[in-house]
Order: sequence, then structure tokens, then C-alpha cells
Amino acid sequence: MTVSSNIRPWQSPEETQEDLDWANLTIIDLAHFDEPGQKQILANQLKEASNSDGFWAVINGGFDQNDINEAFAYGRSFFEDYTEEEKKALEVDFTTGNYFGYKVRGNKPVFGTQVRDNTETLNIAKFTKDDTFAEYHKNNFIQNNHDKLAQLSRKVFEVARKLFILFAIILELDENYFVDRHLYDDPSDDSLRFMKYHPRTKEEDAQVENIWARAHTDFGSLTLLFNQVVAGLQIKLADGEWKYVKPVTGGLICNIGDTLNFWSGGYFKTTIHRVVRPPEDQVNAPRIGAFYFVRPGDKAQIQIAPSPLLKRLGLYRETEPIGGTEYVRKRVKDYHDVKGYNKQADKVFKLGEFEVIDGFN
Ligand SMILES: O=C(O)CCC(=O)C(=O)O
Ligand SMILES: [Fe+2]
Repeated sequence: MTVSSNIRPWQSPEETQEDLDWANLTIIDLAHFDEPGQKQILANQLKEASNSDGFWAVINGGFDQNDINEAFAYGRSFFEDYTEEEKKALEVDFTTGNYFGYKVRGNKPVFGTQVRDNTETLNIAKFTKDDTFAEYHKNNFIQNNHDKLAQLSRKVFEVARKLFILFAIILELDENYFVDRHLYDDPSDDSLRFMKYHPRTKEEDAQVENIWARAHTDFGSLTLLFNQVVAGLQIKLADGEWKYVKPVTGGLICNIGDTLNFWSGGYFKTTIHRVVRPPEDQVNAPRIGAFYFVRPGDKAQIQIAPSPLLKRLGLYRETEPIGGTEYVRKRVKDYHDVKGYNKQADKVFKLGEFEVIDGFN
């Protein structure tokens, strides 16, 4: 067994010198969140972002660039310090629709070619008070770093909790409307994710239109991405143009997923995004990703929130509630329990009145 209580420090790769077409992300500074009057100010800023690009960056939510580098150091340790056998001790079983554990690289062909996907992924379930997900923590990496990962998972969730308060304020709901539906200690398929992209050759990438992660929207309520220095993540703006997400030192890049979009009657935008082959000066840099995905669980019934704002805007209607976990598992299964990653352009995923476009060109 590889014991790695000594995690090697992470050296952030150099930023690209290429002049890429960057998106203008709003920066939400949480430094003064708890001071009187601040939440309303931040809610106004977030309203703009969530209503237009659906992506923004958070700073001072308890993370600085050192904390972010530390998270990357843990991610790298999993991918590089553990054997295939140790990693596979906890392998994802997509037939169940839960996405906990390890997904090997290259398990599926892309766009009907011979080229295979280039990502290794580890999804770490929550560390709740009742240890609800203990069975999904059974691998050497998680065991060796249990307390640290538990701390990291809760700490990043705290940023999401603050954002949920702002979303409720925007919709003129009780401040805890979304907080109560996304409690860390309630069971839900949230995950702290580490991901590693393995560069392919130029020729291989050309066969799959240089796509490293096909266009999609995120399944859950909120996604937080630890500042990614290696360019490649692109968002699709309302005018159809793709823009790169620029690194934000010390920032967490956040975006709205399909469930929060539904909860808000479509008011909070869920933005299509993808990952393309990085620029040539970064293509061989290690592209490790660290994320937190917040997803509704059993206690969260997804339905359009009875928001005064949505009512005024004509976006409110009564909807039949959908169980959070039921939705998440069906969606994961539908997306991943397949023979290959194809475009499936305009394919629709439907559960009750909840419809999501699930494939894009
Ligand atoms: O790796 C990235 O930059 C984004 C990946 C992503 O969109 C996802 O895993 O949902
Ligand atoms: Fe995504």
C-alpha cells in the first residue's frame, strides 16, 4: 500500500501566453458577507451573473490560492501516488446512477471514432455527521487523508451555502429556502471531485473536434470549480459564441446547474460549457481539476419555488415535485451508462415536468 501522508506541494502551471477569447466573469467577493447590508449588495451582483452568463467567480469565501493549491496537491496525489489497483478498489458503477468512486480513463469511445475519453475522475461522497456514505470512502487515498478531505469538502460547501442564501434573497424567498434543501448533513449525491485530463495527440484530438469534455449543462444545483490555470473550459453565451474561462487567482468558478434552473422557473441560467484541447503552450501541463458539485437529495423536492419575483415575471407555475436523488440518479445513468460519449444533439431528458436538453452540437 502506498502511504502518502506527505503530500507533495502543487506547483501551479504557467498561464497561457496566447490571446484567447475570454469571458468577462463577474467576481463575487464574500469577504464581508456577514456584515449588515452586504447580502443584499451581493445578491444584486449575483442576480446579474445568474441571469446572464450563469458563470461567475467567488473570492474570499474562505479560500485563497494556497488553499486551492493544497486541494490540487491532494488531487494529484490520488492520481499519481496510488496504483491502478488501489484506485479501482472503489470503481463507479454507472448502472446504479450514483457517481461515487473512480472512473478509469478511456472507458468510452468519443463521437463514434476510435478515440477514447481522456479523463480519470474520483468523486468523493460527503462526510456527513452520520457517516451516511462511509461505504463510498473505502479506498486507500480517502482513508489516508480522511480528515483533511472531510474538512475540505465542508469548507467548499460553506461557499455554496452562502450562495444559496443569495439566490433565495434574489427570488425574495425566505433566506434559507435553498439552504434547507441542500444541507451538508442530509444525504445527497454531492461530490468533491478530482479529475485528471490526459493529453492526446494532435491527430487524435482532431478526430474529436478537439473536445476534451463535450458540451453539457451540470446536473445538480451548483458547481464550484477550484481556479483552473490550464485553459480549455469554455462557456456558450446567449449569442452562441464560445468564450474561455480565465483563471481567477484564489477564486472558485461557480455555475448554476439544471436543478436550480428548474427551481427558479428558468430565471437562473444553466450555461452550456465544454472543455477543448488547451493552447499549445499548456497542452502538456498537468490539467488536474478540483470541484464540488452540489446536488439535491431525498429531502429536497424539486419544484418551481413560490417566489414573489417569479410570480411577477410570470415564471411561476405549480409543478409536481420531483425527488432530488431520484432525478440525479436517473440523469447520471442516462448520461453515463452508455457505450460511448456521443453528441446526442437535442436529446431531451425528461422526468415529470422537468425537461433538460441533454446533448448539443
Ligand atoms: O474540467 C473542467 O474545466 C470542467 C469540467 C466540467 O464541466 C464538469 O466536469 O462538469
Ligand atoms: Fe460541467
